[in-house]
Amino acid sequence: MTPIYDRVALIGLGLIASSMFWAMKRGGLAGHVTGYARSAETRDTARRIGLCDKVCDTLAEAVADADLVVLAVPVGVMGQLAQDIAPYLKPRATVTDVGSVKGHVISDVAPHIPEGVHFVPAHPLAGTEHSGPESGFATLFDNRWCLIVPSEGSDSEAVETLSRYWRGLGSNVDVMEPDHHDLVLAVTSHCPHLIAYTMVGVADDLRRVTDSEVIKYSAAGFRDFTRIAASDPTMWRDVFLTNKDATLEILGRFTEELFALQRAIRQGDGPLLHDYFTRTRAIRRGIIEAGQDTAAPNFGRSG
Ligand SMILES: NC(=O)c1ccc[n+]([C@@H]2O[C@H](COP(=O)([O-])OP(=O)(O)OC[C@H]3O[C@@H](n4cnc5c(N)ncnc54)[C@H](O)[C@@H]3O)[C@@H](O)[C@H]2O)c1
Ligand SMILES: O=C(O)C(=O)C[C@]1(C(=O)O)C=C[C@@H](O)C=C1
Repeated sequence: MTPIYDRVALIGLGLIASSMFWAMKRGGLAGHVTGYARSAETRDTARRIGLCDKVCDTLAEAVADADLVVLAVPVGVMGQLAQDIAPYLKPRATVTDVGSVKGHVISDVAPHIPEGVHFVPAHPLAGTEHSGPESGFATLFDNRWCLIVPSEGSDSEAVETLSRYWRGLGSNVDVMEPDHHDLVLAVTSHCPHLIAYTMVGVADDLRRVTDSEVIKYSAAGFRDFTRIAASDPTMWRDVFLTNKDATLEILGRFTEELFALQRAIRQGDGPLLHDYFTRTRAIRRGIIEAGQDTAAPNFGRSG
C-alpha cells in the first residue's frame, strides 16, 4: 500500500503513540516514523522494543522532516510542546494531537502553529488503563471512533488526508465541533472515570474497617471500577483541569439523579428504582445492538 504520509513524527511515546506506530506498520501508512520522548529511559525502552524507525534525542530532529506530527502527551502540556516544536516544522506539514479534551488543546496549540503548517486536532475513542511505550498494540483503534475536530480555518485537504489515515489505523471517523466534543466526552468518558475514581476511593476508606475484604470479595462491578481507576493520574488530572465547565455541568446533573435514587431507596420506592433500571438497561442494549460494545477490558489485545 502507498503510504499516506512519507514521514510521521510521534511525540510522547505512551499507549496511544505506540499503538499508532504498530497500527501504522500493520497498514503501511507511513514511509518512515520518528519518535521522541522526554525521558532517556522511555527512549531506551522504545529503542529496545523497536518502537519507531528512529528514536530521536531531540524534538527538533524528530519533527524536522515530518509530514505529520502527532502530539501524544497529556493535554496540559500540548501548548508548551507546540511552542517548542514550532521553529522546526516543515512548511505544509500537518500537526495533529490525540488529546481527550479539544477546546482547551485548540486554544493552547493553535497560536503556536506557524503560517503554512496545518493544525487538525483529533481524538481516538480508544484506550486502556495502561500507559507507557510497552502498553501499545496494533488493534487498539480497530472499529472504534476517531473524532476529528477541525480548528478554525483547518485546511480541508489536510482534514481529508488525516481522516484517511485514521481509517487506515482501523477507526471510523466523524467530524465534530470542539465544544460539543467536550460535552459529549464529559458524559461518556470523563465523568464515568471520576465516578470510578470516587468509588474506589470510598472502598479504600472502608478497607480500614473491613481489612482486606474489599479486595478479597471484590465483585465484577467493583473490579470494573478498579480497572478504570488504575488509569494514568497525570492524564486524568489534566482532563479535569482542562474540561472544567463540561465536567462540572454533567456532575451537577449526576448529583441530582443520585439524590433522587437515594431518596427512592430511603422511601422504599421500588417502582421508581425498577423504572430507572429498565431505562438504563435499554441504553446498554442499544449500544450492543449498534455493535459498539468494543470497550470491554483488553478487547482486541493479543497478549
Ligand atoms: N489512555 C487513553 O485511554 C487515551 C485514549 C485516547 C486519548 N488519550 C490521550 O492521548 C494522550 C496520550 O495519552 P497516553 O494514554 O498515550 O499516555 P501515556 O502516559 O501512555 O503517554 C504519554 C507520554 O507523554 C510523555 N510526556 C508527558 N509530558 C511530556 C512533555 N512535557 N513532553 C514530552 N513528553 C511528555 C510521557 O512521558 C509519556 O511517554 C493524552 O492527551 C490523552 O488524553 C488517551
Ligand atoms: O477503555 C479505557 O480504558 C478508556 O478509558 C478509554 C477512554 C474512554 O473513556 O473510553 C479514555 C479516554 C479517552 O480519551 C478515550 C477513551
